[in-house]
Amino acid sequence: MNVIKTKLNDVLIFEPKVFGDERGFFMETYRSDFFTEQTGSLPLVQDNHSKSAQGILRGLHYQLEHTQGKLVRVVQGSVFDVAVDLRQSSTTFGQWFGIELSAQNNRQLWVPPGFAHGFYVTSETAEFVYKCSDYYHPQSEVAIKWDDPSLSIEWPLVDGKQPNLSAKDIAGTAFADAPKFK
Ligand SMILES: Cc1cn([C@H]2C[C@H](O)[C@@H](COP(=O)(O)OP(=O)(O)O[C@H]3O[C@H](C)C(=O)[C@H](O)[C@H]3O)O2)c(=O)[nH]c1=O
Repeated sequence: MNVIKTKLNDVLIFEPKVFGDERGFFMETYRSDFFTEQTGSLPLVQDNHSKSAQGILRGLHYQLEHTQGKLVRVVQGSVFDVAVDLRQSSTTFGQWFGIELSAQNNRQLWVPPGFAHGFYVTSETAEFVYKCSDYYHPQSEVAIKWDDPSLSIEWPLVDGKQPNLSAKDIAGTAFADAPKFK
């Protein structure tokens, strides 16, 4: 597994070793010992799986309590995945990082606790799977607006069309008003 640092403190890209043969391929996608060694995180406790059509944007989400670190990847299609540093003590506070995750590049992104996370589907459909470091806690969920001007995230909108959002994401809060972490 190759590990690449990003411009955001503690956000890492994982590139698994892929073993291809005439049958197809095999890759180890998660090992708790290696993951904990690389991130300092406790082993991950909840797996999620979502499917979305092109143009769907889910995010930018985080939980204030039971803050979740997320190890995210795409098993079908492709997305533009984004993390935003909400830790006021971090030198990359208020900065964002985006990366294409796809079933072709097999890349994973580690988004630690203290970040908002979201993704935009660029392929016809995308299946997004991820492991979380704590459990779902809807009572403390926050959504930050995907197009907040103070973040100016460069989403690769297909044909420049506005993304399709859930009601929760349409009602998202401004970055300035969103509760932050120490
Ligand atoms: C996240 C979650 C949702 N749900 C239920 C609640 C709703 O009835 C339904 C859809 O939930 P939601 O619209 O919040 O799903 P997403 O918009 O994909 O939310 C996720 O989107 C971004 C990308 C994230 O990083 C978070 O993991 C998460 O907030 O699944 C659960 O039962 N458990 C869960 O852990």
